[in-house]
Amino acid sequence: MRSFTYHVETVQAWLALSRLHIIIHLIAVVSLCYYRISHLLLQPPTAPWILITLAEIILSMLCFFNQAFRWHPVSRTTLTHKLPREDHLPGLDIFVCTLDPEKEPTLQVMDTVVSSIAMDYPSDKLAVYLSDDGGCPVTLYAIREASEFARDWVPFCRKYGVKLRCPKVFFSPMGQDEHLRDEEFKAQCHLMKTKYEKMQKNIEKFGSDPENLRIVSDRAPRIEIINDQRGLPLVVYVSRERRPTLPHKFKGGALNTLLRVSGFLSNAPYFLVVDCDMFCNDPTSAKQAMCFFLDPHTSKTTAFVQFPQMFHNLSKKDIYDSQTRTAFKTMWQGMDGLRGPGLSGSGNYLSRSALLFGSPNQKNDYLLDAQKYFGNSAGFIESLKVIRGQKTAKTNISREDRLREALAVSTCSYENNTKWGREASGILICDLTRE
Ligand SMILES: O=c1ccn([C@@H]2O[C@H](COP(=O)(O)OP(=O)(O)O[C@H]3O[C@H](CO)[C@@H](O)[C@H](O)[C@H]3O)[C@@H](O)[C@H]2O)c(=O)[nH]1
Ligand SMILES: [Mn+2]
Repeated sequence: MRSFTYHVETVQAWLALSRLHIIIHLIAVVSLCYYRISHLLLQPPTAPWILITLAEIILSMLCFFNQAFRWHPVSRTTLTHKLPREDHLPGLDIFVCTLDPEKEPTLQVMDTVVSSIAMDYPSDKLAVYLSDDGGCPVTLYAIREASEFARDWVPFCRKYGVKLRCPKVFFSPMGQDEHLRDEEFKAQCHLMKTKYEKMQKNIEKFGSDPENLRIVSDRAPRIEIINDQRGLPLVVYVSRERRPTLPHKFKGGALNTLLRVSGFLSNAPYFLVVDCDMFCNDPTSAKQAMCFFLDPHTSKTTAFVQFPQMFHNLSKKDIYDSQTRTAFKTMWQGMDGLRGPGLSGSGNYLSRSALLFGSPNQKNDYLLDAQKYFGNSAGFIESLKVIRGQKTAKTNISREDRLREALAVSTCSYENNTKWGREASGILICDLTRE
């Protein structure tokens, strides 16, 4: 067990047994190889023999590489109570991406948005951005409704320390345990449920007109600040420019736009990416992530913190491990003990600086020739300098000016002739599996 300032790293208890298991496997695989090679020298191989040998080589390689996941698995416990006071915590932006209200029901997307707004993190340090890649009227209408509902939901969650902050889950049988409290709480719950149902009804009514569900695939960018009142996080709606003839790079392109737009409005040093159907299941996850980013021992080497994805409502007879427990429980703990887990695309907290500039040992070259890497928006480059600690943020820019500049970096052509995606912000550029 290794103790850091804000987290503890525990190596799997059965490590010796696990390694013995690896060694026994290895001996079996090596013996098999020996048998095949020695047999090859004794008599000429037949076709079936060659096929079986090939199959064995492939399986042995798979087995060999899989052992790495069992070599040094670690699990981590965070000590959120040791973190600095709330007013000393860094800013956090949450990016939610959605595209098609027919495939990604708007009500479900709003549950994700509300669970993000209700994150257990200081409101003035938190901003939630919804990227509407479909440019659908219903999504804009719904986020206004969701933000209105959050005005009541967030104080309710804070007052009663609600753990399941996705309203749909809270009011479902999964949230039953949370309801076992006094009469006052039950009355408040009832009130919240009425407000939640009203929000749902309004959105459903608006979405019942097919015109409002239509994806607008040829459109100018649109950015709207949905909430900037104190006491609640900043909530922003972003629909980047999309033209049928120009490449949009799917989710990667949407995230790149959010990364730039948020540079003008909140410019938090850390951001969380969530797919629209993946609500924030644990409101303390933001503070838990900060335990790694702020820890003096790990802060310089931590680029991202990945939370496991969890799935519910699967078939009881699921024989294909659709919950992906193998990946998130076994393999990722194994990778964590070696060089760190992979990035799964959702539920990951990233350091803006690590993503845009690489490791802290990397030189600041990118900023010397900033336009070549990050495009020609002077305001965005200023925001990067703030992230690198070279400047302090300007506070005298009007909201209109910020929005105007944010619109300019949301166009299809902004990344043209820059190194976005090739050298700068590489991992967010392409999500080729999507359509
Ligand atoms: O042009 C696009 C296409 C997709 N999306 C959004 O991207 C997310 C992921 O797309 P989805 O079609 O739901 O992909 P999945 O296979 O469900 O997602 C998994 O696989 C993707 C990589 O292939 C990752 O990006 C995701 O994070 C991961 O959860 C969703 O929120 C979409 O709304 C956009 O914003 N714009
Ligand atoms: Mn999905």
